[in-house]
Amino acid sequence: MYRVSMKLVNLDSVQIRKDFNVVQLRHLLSSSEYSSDFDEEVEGCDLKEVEGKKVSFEGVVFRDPVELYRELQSNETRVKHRREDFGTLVEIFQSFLRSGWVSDQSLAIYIGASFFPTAVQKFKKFFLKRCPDEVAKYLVSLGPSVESQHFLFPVFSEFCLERFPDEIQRFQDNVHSADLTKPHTWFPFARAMKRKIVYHCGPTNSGKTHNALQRFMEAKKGIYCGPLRLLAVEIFDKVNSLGVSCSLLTGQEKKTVPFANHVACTVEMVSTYEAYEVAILDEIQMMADSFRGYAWTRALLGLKADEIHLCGDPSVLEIVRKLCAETGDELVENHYERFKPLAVEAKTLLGDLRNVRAGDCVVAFSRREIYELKLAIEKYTNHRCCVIYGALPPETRRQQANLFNDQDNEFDVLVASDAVGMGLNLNIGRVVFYTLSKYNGDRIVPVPVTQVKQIAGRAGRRGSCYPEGLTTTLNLDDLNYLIECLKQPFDEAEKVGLFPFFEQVEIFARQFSDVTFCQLLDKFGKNCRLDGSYFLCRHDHIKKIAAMLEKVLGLSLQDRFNFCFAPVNVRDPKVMFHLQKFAQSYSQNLPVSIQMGMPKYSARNNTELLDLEMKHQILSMYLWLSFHFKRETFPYAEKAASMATDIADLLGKSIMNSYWKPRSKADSKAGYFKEGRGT
Ligand SMILES: Nc1ncnc2c1ncn2[C@@H]1O[C@H](COP(=O)(O)OP(=O)(O)OP(=O)(O)O)[C@@H](O)[C@H]1O
Ligand SMILES: [Mg+2]
Repeated sequence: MYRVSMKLVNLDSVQIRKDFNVVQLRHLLSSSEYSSDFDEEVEGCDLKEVEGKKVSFEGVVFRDPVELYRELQSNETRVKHRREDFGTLVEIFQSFLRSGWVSDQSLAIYIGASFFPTAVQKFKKFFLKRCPDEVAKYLVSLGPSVESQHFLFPVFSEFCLERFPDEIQRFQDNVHSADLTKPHTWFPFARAMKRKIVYHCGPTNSGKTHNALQRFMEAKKGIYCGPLRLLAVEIFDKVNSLGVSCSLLTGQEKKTVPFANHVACTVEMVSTYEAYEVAILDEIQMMADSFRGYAWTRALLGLKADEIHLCGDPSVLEIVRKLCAETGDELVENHYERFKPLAVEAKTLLGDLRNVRAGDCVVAFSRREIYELKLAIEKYTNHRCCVIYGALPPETRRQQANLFNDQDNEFDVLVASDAVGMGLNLNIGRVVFYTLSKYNGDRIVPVPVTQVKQIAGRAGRRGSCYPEGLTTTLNLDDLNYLIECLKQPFDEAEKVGLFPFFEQVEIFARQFSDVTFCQLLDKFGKNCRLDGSYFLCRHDHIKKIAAMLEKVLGLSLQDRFNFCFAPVNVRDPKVMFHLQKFAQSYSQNLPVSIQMGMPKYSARNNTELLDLEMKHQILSMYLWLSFHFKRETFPYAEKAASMATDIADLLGKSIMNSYWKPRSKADSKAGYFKEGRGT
């Protein structure tokens, strides 16, 4: 008699046997060493209650799965199930697909997580078509349960070993190295499709996203993937206002619109399991971003969509052509020109902020400079300023953007960082660079050419109050660099980013004992093999979190991996401290609580403003964790969301009322005024 138990496959014993092949795996599955504790478990489970009667399923319970599989295989006549049984059987397969135990066990027969859903899907089709009545009845009596999973798994294994020898072999080959070559083969679903890729290629403000959105809204089912929460929200609002129901999905929030078939999300949240008619990957040049590039690469290679619209500048066009040749997808290129050319105002502001006018966006690259500029402009001109910078919550940035866009108020100047640089549509007539150098975390460097182009491109958007765009600098010294940047063609990216799935890191980890997760990431970085078109994304911030979490014991490798992707500013010790506390509670299986006083008033000074920003980041991190971990461990998600909204509100009010001087710094760039009048 064939017996299979919970200990069907011991992962470690499989992984260390490097020379395993499919035949040996099959032997392992049927060997008695994995069945020792089964007898006790199945004792008496052959008697089940069906429609009020006790029915014996002895003939089914103890069937040899190999033999059962053979019978299914040879059964050519299609089986018809009773409607209610069929419903239960489908639920059983859904629970099988979702079961962590089944996917873990599948790993041991080298069915990787990316291929697992395909394998289950095919198995379900095969099984339901051919399964004998008594087996179906037995399964129905078990329902979607651990028992039905245990019953089905050995048959599933047999099916996989016979049907997918190539996939198993490929995965097996990858197991013993940090192999990131041929990433297009990681997505068999997408590879089974003939996708059409449309590259909307052109400079800023040329209608790329607009055109892609037309196809998106016509489609029966669509997904928009953007680089920022703010952009995802902009698309969510726009599409819904045009009468197409669209949900929103970001790392921190989920707004489900009833009956919506469309979703606007941030690119990291994209699902490669769901099928779409049209997908948009906005700002596709971000594929070459050293930190986040992997998310665009993964979406491009893995999205299950008939049509994928890429919007971006031409810098990754050549590499997209290459990738499409590898994946076999059809590529259509649509080239765009800017609606109205961007003109450089050679006069500059002559070093004098009193030359700022309505519709200007003054760009600086530090929070301190932004507030100093706001203060100076408001003090020496009649203009009021809105501000946008990265550390502000998206809600506040949006509120500031709306305040600036609205022509019926006194807030007619925007002071912003590079956070305005991507895709946003603002009523900007002229972009004025306060400076063209910035701190890159290490030293002061010139602002990269692509960023200068992106930011300058915010001026003169079609449909705005200023359809003719201008750009200039505060000081004459910076003008030449601005002109140089705008003249330069787009750099061609040679490589795009890649980062392993958890599963790849986990498999790599099995070769080592006694290494910390941080060391493991280091080893992975050093050993990983990549094809010429890819680079491994920078993960310094991930390693920083990993190093901090080493003090937290009891976290699984997967938990560590997931925690490391939490959106935190690793340079902020207070936020890091809270992340550690959250991880600590999580590791002890305790409900993770938010221990934070809620401010009642808007900020009266810079310290209070920083405190509000920090508190919002902590709440935002809590929300992100609640979406990425067991929800019940983060029971205060709703409270966190409402606290975050209140803080974003307070931040908005604080900014509007801020007349204080930000933290002064000795090296503050002096002189906003021609006569050298300080602020
Ligand atoms: N055909 C059109 N009819 C009306 N408005 C349009 C049209 N094309 C574009 N627009 C408007 O012009 C503005 C800029 O377009 P869009 O956002 O598509 O540019 P983009 O090329 O994606 O720019 P970026 O590179 O900055 O993202 C938007 O406000 C958009 O709604
Ligand atoms: Mg765009």
